[in-house]
Amino acid sequence: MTVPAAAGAPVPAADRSSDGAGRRPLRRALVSVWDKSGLEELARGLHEAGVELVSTGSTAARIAGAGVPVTAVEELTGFPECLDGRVKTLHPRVHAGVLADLRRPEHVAQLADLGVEPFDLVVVNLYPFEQTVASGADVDQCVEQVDVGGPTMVRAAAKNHPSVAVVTSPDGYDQVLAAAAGGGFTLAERARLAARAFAVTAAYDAAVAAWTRDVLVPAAAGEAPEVSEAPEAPRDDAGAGAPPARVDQVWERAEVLRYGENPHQAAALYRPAGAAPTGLAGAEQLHGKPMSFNNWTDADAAWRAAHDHEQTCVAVVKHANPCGIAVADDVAAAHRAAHACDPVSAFGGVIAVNRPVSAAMAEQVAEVFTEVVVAPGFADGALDVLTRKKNVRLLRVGSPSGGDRLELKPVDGGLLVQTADRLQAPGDDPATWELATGEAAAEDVLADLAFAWRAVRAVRSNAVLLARGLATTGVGMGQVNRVDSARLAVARAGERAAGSVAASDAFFPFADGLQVLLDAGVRAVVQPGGSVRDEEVVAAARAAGATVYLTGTRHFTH
Ligand SMILES: NC(=O)c1ncn([C@@H]2O[C@H](COP(=O)(O)O)[C@@H](O)[C@H]2O)c1NC=O
Repeated sequence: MTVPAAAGAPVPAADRSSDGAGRRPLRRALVSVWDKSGLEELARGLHEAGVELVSTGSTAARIAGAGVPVTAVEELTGFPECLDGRVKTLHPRVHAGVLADLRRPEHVAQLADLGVEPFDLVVVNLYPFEQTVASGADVDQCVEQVDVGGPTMVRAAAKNHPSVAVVTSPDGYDQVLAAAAGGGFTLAERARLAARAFAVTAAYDAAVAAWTRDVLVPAAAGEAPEVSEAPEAPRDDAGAGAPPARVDQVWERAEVLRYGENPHQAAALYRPAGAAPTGLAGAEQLHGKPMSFNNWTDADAAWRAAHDHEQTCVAVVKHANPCGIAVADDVAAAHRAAHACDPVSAFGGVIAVNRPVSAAMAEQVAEVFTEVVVAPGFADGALDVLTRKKNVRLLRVGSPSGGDRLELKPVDGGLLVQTADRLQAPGDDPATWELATGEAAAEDVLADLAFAWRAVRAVRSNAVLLARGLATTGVGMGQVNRVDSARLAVARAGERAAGSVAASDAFFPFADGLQVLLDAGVRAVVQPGGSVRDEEVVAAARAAGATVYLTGTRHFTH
């Protein structure tokens, strides 16, 4: 199918001299693209600039179809494309032409001996692996879309950027045509193209690696495929559960946000590359303005808080802290109780529910200015009510992403990685709690303590939370000492403190914090214990006739 190249006799490698900026004229290009957009214009422009074109299968056919002279790669290699396209360009005549460093006389001499012409430009874009995975294609189809020859050419050209320019997307074609007409790319431009090209192949391989780990390995072992999301907790390296030697998850920008935490900060939402959207980040927005950065952080805190409870639960969150959490028989009752905890703070809050929003709950929500409602679903009547509110954002989330997630936290010059905190420690089961003092709690009080223990995990440390009737009554968060958190919780609860139970996310280092709760009439407390002054702390409760349970487990959240 070759259309004879009309650019005249190939220019010997040694004549491809560069100017002071390292500019090298473009004389010969290797073009092999999956995405054919802009291809004909590119080929025509390169040909008009005197660039000889060598190309693969359907890329060459498209170029020839546009009436532009092109040499089929088989003619160059003397070897047919074979194995369903698995081998097209994987040949020394191609790769010697891409990898010869034309600054080195010995490379130039070797090419001449071998009768190989160098390439000055490589234009390649890769098989659509991630799109194929996202389409739900079966494993064999996905494997077939793992491009091998493409990344090999891209990496070779990027490595050899002193001699070769590499372009991996149709977005770069205008730049290529301008360079072809203007004497070629400078060395600095080729280096920038190389950096972009290596980033493309790195992201491509990371997506393939994540899919192989999450889908191919279980499928090969006869298990159901998992849905990939965040980097999975390691199972190898320095022992079971140890952090991985490398964190290789590639995150793909899903949505550019208006701004970050503050208006002068740029921000975007990312999802794991090569995986179907899942969890909160994969939510479907049914109504309202685009989500902001702070909406996402609050929605995440609220969604996690609501899912810490098996019963029907509503969490109202502001600035990543709960202003109220409650469980009840139905969502409307849970919302009423959660809202009642701190109606002042709930203004402009984010609400998460672990069950579908009912029309009755929607009527209540509509009465309060609310930024976001996150739920697994919305009853028709609920949507009718809430969509009348122009500004409220409604997010429907399939289910929490689950899995053994790793949590990543940047620090200056590095990254902290930890396994996610889950309510699965032995101390999270009230049956394992140690009664340190006081009477064993009656069933309803124990239920409140169990609720408070689950709820306090949602509060930023130091966290002290009061609860009664399976609803929070006062939340003290984010203080740099536990006594102030206790004061805050009691102040927020007001008269409701008397008769409430309390949970503390970590032990009381002194009796003073607990004393604040006891003085306010708190009758039972659950806390991890483990302070060197535990005896002193427990003695204060004993003196007040209160009950204290120790969990042996801590749930800091920062
Ligand atoms: N195996 C090879 O030798 C090979 N060489 C080029 N490719 C890919 O084949 C595609 C272009 O093929 P075609 O021109 O036939 O449409 C490009 O996406 C390129 O990345 C290859 N395919 C996959 O591995």
